[in-house]
Amino acid sequence: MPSLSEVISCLSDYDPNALPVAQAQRIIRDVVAPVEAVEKVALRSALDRVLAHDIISPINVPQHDNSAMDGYAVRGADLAPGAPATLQIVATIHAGGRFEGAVQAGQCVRIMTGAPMPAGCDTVVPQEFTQDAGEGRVTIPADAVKTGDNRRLRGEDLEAGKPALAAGKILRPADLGLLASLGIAEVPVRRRLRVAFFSTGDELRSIGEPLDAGCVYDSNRYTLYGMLKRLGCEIVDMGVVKDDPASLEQAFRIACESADAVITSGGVSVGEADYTKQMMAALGDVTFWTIGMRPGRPMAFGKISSNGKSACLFGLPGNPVAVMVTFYFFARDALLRMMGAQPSRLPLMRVASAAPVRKKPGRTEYQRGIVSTDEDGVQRVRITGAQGSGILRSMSEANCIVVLHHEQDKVQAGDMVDVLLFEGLI
Ligand SMILES: Nc1nc2c(c(=O)[nH]1)N[C@H]1C(S)=C(S)[C@@H](COP(=O)(O)OP(=O)(O)OC[C@H]3O[C@@H](n4cnc5c(N)ncnc54)[C@H](O)[C@@H]3O)O[C@H]1N2
Ligand code: MOO
Repeated sequence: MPSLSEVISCLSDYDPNALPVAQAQRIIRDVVAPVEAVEKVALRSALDRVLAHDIISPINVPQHDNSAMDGYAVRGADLAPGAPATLQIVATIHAGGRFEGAVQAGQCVRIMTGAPMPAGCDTVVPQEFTQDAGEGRVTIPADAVKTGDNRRLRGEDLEAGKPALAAGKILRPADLGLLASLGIAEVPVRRRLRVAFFSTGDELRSIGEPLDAGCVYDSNRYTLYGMLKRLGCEIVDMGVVKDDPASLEQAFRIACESADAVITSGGVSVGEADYTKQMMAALGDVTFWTIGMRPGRPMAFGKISSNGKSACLFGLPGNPVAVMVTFYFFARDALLRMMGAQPSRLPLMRVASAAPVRKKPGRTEYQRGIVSTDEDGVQRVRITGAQGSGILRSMSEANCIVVLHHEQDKVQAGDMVDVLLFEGLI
């Protein structure tokens, strides 16, 4: 992987003081690398983990052609177009059973859903289409089915020797079921990514401490905890670190030595008491950006090292909503890459805006919104009032973020906008 300075030196239009979101995302993407280590875990423990190797199907699923319906397995050739057919029932097969021998012309087999197709039959007639003809016979009305109907083919779900799941997939409930259908009990997954984080700022108090005048409780560590947990990271919560050089250096070193990535909040803007920036710069290849976005303008990104161990660093801005927005739009993708996950773009959906929204071209704006279905059945998004980057309440009320892109101008009522729905964001 190239160093940050190398990646940046290749860019002709790089300006750390007016960096477009897309350029910052690209730089980060080019610098991070996945953790190598792989471990085998029991199938249930693989939920939400990143698959380390391709899974090749060891068997066909289903193993045999089988019936998709309760009814009668027949020979399609016995059903003449436009005419009913009366067939002799020669056996009954349940799921898990089998029929020895082959079904002859004029014969059929009573069959249950999931039972293997008897040799000679290629079609299943659902029982509700049929009539009892007495003496062990059944009548199939004219044109009740077409040849091949209601039969599930061997290997139609998963074919032996073919890829079933690709490395890098984050395993979801359907994937656990799919692996179970292949009889796989242990799954190779990447080791969990370790992420250390701490908050900086002398005004911060931890829960349980008295809230002195002018102070605020540290909320960022809790939103970060939630976002990192949802991503499946192993977390190292290092608490609040005072804005003095010795405490910061010690915190950065411990974080770097114990984790793959370090996330801090606060101290990346231009304030006077900010030793955080100096310390980040002293420990590695770190760059400070003013990104063309709102909220989340100031941000630090790079790699720091301590005692021969290095870690990726995200210095997120202190404002509570800026922390969340920079996490979702920069750190999340990078952490997923480090976890070895297949790159996936955040799924943006187009929804009509219920009202006009002010927006200046030349920066990306992330506004908190609520998508709901109006009485006319149309889904619309409404901004959750004041959008100050310290107002966490409006983030809590929101069910989406409206993404107003770099070049986009103001929005009129009824215009379609991109939204990132929170539901399903891992
Ligand atoms: N002159 C300028 N001032 C500011 C600029 C600027 O460009 N020029 N940028 C503003 C923007 S945008 C942001 S965002 C903040 C980011 O500054 P810092 O990263 O240095 O953050 P702090 O100053 O430490 O804190 C900002 C704000 O957030 C509160 N905070 C910080 N950490 C926490 C926490 N863990 N839990 C709850 N609240 C936290 C802190 O008390 C401040 O109110 O700078 C602007 N200023
Ligand atoms: O990053 Mo600041 O929170 O844009 O306002």
